[in-house]
Amino acid sequence: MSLLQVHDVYRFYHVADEETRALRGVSLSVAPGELVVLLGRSGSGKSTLLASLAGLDDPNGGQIDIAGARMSRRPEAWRAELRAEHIGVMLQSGNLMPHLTVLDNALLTGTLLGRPDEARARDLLQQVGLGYRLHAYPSQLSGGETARAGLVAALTHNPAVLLADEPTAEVDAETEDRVAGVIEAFVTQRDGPHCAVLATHSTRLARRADRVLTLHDGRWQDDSDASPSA
Ligand SMILES: Nc1ncnc2c1ncn2[C@@H]1O[C@H](COP(=O)(O)OP(=O)(O)OP(=O)(O)O)[C@@H](O)[C@H]1O
Repeated sequence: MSLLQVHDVYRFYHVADEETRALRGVSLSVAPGELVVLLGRSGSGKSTLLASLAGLDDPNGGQIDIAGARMSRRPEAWRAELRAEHIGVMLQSGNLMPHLTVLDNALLTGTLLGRPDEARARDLLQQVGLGYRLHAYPSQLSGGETARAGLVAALTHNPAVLLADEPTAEVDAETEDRVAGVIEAFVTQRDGPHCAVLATHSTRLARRADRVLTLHDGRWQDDSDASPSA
């Protein structure tokens, strides 16, 4: 069974008379326990695909299902509910609330769902090397700290699916390995099905993946295999 199913997704952007074909018929199936890494040059469509998977954007064509429920072509409120229930999203543009501390950001989604888990938040922040920044505000963090705090904010409520855009941006190799370890531990947790899809430019992070898929101009590159490895 796939936790995440993408069938023939298209996303076009129009600015004045110019059309950008950001996704051109992308299909993907991710099984429980899988860590999938998306590679591709800047502008190849990685963030657009993650936004569609998260239901933050609705593709022009194709179909996306998350944990057996339809995400694409559904009203925004439905997509937001599905996202809160099943998905943790870490975005390049930042998914931290500026008026909340790192710890409170980590607790936010769980609190909204009625199940805040402070012990898990503190533990994850410790694991990614932010144990000493619990009470800092996002504006006080470096780029690498922001990415790691955003990752923990996406993971603390223990979603089924983690979607993360450059989770190891601006960190040293040792910290990157720690972050990769946290993500690996998440997908293999035995408390329920979990999977992760990460967009990155890091070949070091890609080496930790079960599957590496490369986007090129909104399509999988020829040697990419988008069927599940499990
Ligand atoms: N809101 C938008 N309006 C118009 N064009 C867009 C929009 N968002 C993305 N694009 C275009 O769609 C294409 C894919 O962009 P996307 O951000 O998905 O690439 P990416 O692979 O994530 O790049 P990067 O590695 O730099 O983050 C690019 O040509 C980009 O300019």
